[in-house]
Amino acid sequence: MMLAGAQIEESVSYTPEKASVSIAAKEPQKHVVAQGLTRVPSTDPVDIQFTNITCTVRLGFNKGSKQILHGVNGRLRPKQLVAIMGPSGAGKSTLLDVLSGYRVTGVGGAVFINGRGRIMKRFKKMSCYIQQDDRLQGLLTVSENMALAAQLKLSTKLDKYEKGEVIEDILTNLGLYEHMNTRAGQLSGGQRKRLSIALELINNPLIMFLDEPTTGLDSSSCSQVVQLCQSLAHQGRTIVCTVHQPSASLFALFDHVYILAAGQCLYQGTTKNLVPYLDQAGVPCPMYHNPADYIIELACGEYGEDKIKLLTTKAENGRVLDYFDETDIPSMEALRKQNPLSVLREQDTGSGTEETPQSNQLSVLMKRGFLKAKRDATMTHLRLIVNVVVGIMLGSLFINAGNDSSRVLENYNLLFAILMHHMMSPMMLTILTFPAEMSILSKEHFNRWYSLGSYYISITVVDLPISIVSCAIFSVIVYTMSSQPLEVARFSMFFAISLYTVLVAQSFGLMIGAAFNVVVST
Ligand SMILES: Nc1ncnc2c1ncn2[C@@H]1O[C@H](COP(=O)(O)OP(=O)(O)OP(=O)(O)O)[C@@H](O)[C@H]1O
Repeated sequence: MMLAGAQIEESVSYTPEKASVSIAAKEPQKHVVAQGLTRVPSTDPVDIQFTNITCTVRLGFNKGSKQILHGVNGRLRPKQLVAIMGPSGAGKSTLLDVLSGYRVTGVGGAVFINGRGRIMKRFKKMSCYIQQDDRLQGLLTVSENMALAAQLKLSTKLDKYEKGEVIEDILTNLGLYEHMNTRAGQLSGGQRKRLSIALELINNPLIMFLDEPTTGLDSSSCSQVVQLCQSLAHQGRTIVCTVHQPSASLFALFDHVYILAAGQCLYQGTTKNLVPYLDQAGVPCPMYHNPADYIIELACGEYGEDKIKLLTTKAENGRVLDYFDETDIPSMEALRKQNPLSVLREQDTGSGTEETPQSNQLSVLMKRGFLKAKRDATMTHLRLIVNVVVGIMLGSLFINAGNDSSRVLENYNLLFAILMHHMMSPMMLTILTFPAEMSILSKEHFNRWYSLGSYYISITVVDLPISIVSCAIFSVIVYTMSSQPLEVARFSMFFAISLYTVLVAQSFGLMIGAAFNVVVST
């Protein structure tokens, strides 16, 4: 099998004009370059407006519900890096989930894209969501991750050189070029975050949502990531991220801030206008105090709950746009005129939600599955060992039972034990391993990399050879040790039923693993 990473390497070093990039990459990298990708967004920037957003979650059977967002409003202007800030539990991630379309149940209110009501299929084509935890394929190198993502996210009409150029451009700009051959699981926190962004940049989204991109990073990595987001935003993208409590220097890198407290908006506007806003509201920021710290203290209620009420009323829960830099913010009508429906018709072309056809998704996912299985053979070895050991145990317990007519009941017991083994061992392994994959699956599927059908078929196919081999070994051991009649037809039937049982058990395992997020401690 041709490795995806090898393809990239080949394409990266192919044309002579790439030499300059390779030289630059060999120089020691001080900080993320992020001067701007060569590929700027091809369509006009996007304006997002949201009105009266509510979000209610059910707390469980007979426990009622809880409202997280209380009718918040806001405007996210294009070419801006917007930070959603607020104390822990204020509803930042929930608001981001709602705006990105990740959360739809229990959500009220409306989201408008360029003055028109959001149509989810169209919106998902222009946006991406990068969750707080970096959901990466740790066993694959940076270039393999990028190559596989490019094969899934870029049109199949592009050849490997064109895809390689896209990847090279992104990796160079994000300061990951020299780590191309490092496995994602071995990257530092900042590099992993940049790789998460790099993967989503492949199809050049106009809108990017990032949940806490700075959490867990040191101050230098934090500013690298935020500077990167800033330069991407200034190229014509709308970038929204949640942040906890940025330092004064980090805070200054954001163009706009949206402050939340207990699901309500305290302020939205430019970072520079925050201090004048607080002055006007009668809660001036003390001298030499980081305004970001001060507003979070206010939002936490450290200066009294009345201050939260005061600021929410002054910001009209996000309706006030007076603290934006632009004097002339276009109305919804003006935005609709700027973006006529005829332009949207062009954007809407393309049938499926995913970028590439199902056959391509399937082949790329299978390639990835086999590569992962080859890199980490623990599960494969474990399954083989379990089948050999249990086979010998059952064979010894029921030795020669097939030959002796007085031991008919024992044969029933043996069959029952075999069925239990074929049900329980693959099911338990799947239940324990699938939840770790599930988070990656939900991210990639949400960001339109592939359909759930392609994913399911690919994992079943990747798993099939090992299921067949382990089932065959087990069947041979048990069948011969228990002295069952040595007839091809009988053995084939026994083996086929065993294999079907294993496949059904695996499907049950996937279902249970997806429904109950079983966490395995390491
Ligand atoms: N599915 C849910 N069921 C019950 N409560 C929930 C659910 N989702 C969120 N919440 C609650 O809603 C509130 C807001 O959660 P959210 O994750 O949006 O906060 P946050 O501002 O992002 O916090 P943090 O900065 O700590 O991540 C929290 O009190 C949280 O416990």
